[in-house]
Amino acid sequence: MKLKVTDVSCSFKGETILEKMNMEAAEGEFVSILGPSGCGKSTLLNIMAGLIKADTGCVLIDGVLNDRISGHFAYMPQQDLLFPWKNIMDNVCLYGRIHGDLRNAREQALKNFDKFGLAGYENKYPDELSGGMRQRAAFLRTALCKADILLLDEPFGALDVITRGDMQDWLLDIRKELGRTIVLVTHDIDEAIYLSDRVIVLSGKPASVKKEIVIKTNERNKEWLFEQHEVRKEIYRILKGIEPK
Ligand SMILES: Nc1ncnc2c1ncn2[C@@H]1O[C@H](COP(=O)(O)OP(=O)(O)OP(=O)(O)O)[C@@H](O)[C@H]1O
Repeated sequence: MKLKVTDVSCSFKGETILEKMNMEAAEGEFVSILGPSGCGKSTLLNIMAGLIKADTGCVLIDGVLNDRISGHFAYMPQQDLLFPWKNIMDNVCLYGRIHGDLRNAREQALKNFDKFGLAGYENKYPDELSGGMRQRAAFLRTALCKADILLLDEPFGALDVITRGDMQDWLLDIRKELGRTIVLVTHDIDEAIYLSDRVIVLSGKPASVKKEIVIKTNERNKEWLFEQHEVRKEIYRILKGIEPK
């Protein structure tokens, strides 16, 4: 589904965090958002997901106003939000249970537990897992949700570099299969280049869009990524506020 954020502003306790933010993601598009720490990226995702209200502006899905929590989004916030009283299988299958499709959710979960390094932990509780394992469980839970738009807030932040790469590849694969719209917040320039059709770079607080960079390729693989020196440099310069020579 097509997502559009129009002139969204938001302030907390008199401090402006987002100022007339405009961005969109076309149906099936993968958009990454990069920006300085604290500039308002999570706030923007919270507004998209309908968890907090913008002061002005609006969020549209296929042209229809979305100003509350809706089934259009599967949202993975920075904190993993696993239920401590549910085991990992039940946590991962949460949306399947909500949508009355538990059997299919369990099948999908079991199919992926090995790849996610969670095999054998189905009956464990979140406090028995490492931070990285909890993050993978939360990511799997979000990805298995059938919503049209995935909102991912630093989903791989707690993972080592190899596991992170594996999760990125898995995300690219399911994206191909399901053709869903994805908005990813990340601090990792390479992750943004590797996964995205378009990278949006935000300014510092109050955040607004500084630049959008379209990433065009038919060969998204790690070898290709290593060669992306110019794009990497361009994004880094924008983030640092270095003017092109
Ligand atoms: N509920 C809230 N009440 C008051 N201030 C808030 C609230 N939520 C966020 N803020 C403030 O808004 C600003 C933006 O926070 P936000 O978490 O959106 O930034 P971010 O870009 O996602 O940060 P990071 O990259 O460090 O995760 C910060 O200064 C934060 O302290």
